[in-house]
Amino acid sequence: MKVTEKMSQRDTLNSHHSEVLLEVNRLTKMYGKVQALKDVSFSVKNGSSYGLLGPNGAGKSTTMKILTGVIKANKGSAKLLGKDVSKDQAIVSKYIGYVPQEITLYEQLSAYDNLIFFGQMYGMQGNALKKRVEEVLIQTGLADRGKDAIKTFSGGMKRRINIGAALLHRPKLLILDEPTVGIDPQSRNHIFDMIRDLNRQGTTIIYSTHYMEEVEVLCDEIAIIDEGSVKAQGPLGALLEEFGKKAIYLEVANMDIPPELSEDIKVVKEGSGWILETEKVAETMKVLLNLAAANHWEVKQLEIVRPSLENVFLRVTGTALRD
Ligand SMILES: Nc1ncnc2c1ncn2[C@@H]1O[C@H](COP(=O)(O)OP(=O)(O)OP(=O)(O)O)[C@@H](O)[C@H]1O
Repeated sequence: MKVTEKMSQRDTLNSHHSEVLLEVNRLTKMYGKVQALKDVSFSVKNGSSYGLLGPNGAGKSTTMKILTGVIKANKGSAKLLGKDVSKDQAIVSKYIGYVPQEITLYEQLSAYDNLIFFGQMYGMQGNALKKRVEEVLIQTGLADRGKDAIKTFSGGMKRRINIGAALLHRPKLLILDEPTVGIDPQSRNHIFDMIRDLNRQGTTIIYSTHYMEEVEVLCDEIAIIDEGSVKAQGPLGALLEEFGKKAIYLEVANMDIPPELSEDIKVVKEGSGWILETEKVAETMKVLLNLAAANHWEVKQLEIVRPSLENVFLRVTGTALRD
């Protein structure tokens, strides 16, 4: 099927979680005269996997830095378990693991020693820390490279250790800022598996990206961010339903002009067939089947085009999301 797109298989996953873990309310952030965020609000349920989708410069990193107390908002609040993150660094350190966009590791030290160092920053020590570092090395898939210096690692391997560092204290909420940018496919897959496993085991995830396919496979809810504000948010399935384009793809061998249909159906040429955009998909399908039988069409393809996140993005931001 050429024009179709896979729907999220994760819509139903974790749907039993309803308690709100993080409540973000009208965050506004100025960098001098640059307005990076305007009234950004969203809420993240305990146990969910929440995606922040937007192009470069949309404000994703700024949002994440405010959530983790790295910078302060000019207005608005972010509350974790009801506590304001800007006023309670203790709750942030205890419950949040943050993987910033920039990799921060000591190149000369081994992966193991880097993790020990980060664990000590979280107040961990002794055998408990050593044991935890070994567990995390296994989780990152790099246990056999633990003794090697970070400078001998690929970018993707460094990123995995960086994620590992944020996991040592078993955070309730893991925040990852575009963790797959510029990374080899093997590490990317490993990172996806790690995130899925953590989420299955109950860790809440906030994941930012400018790749639609990443939120489609990883996230059950998303916020689309553009130019510092949230343009749409909700469960992936609900957004596809609300903003996705509904259409039928028709290709007929012995016909070079589209059939005459009701005026509210928009017809667009696509490959050797047509896309028929309509809200009334089932009804139009019936009409087409009748026309096909009555007029002896040699139908090569007749199928419902499922709404894609790309349509949704285009519809809510007015622009396509390009890399
Ligand atoms: N320290 C800063 N000083 C001035 N402007 C900044 C600073 N940090 C970010 N900005 C601006 O704020 C806006 C939002 O940036 P932000 O980094 O949050 O976006 P992003 O969605 O994370 O994109 P990227 O993927 O490029 O990091 C952009 O216009 C950016 O240029």
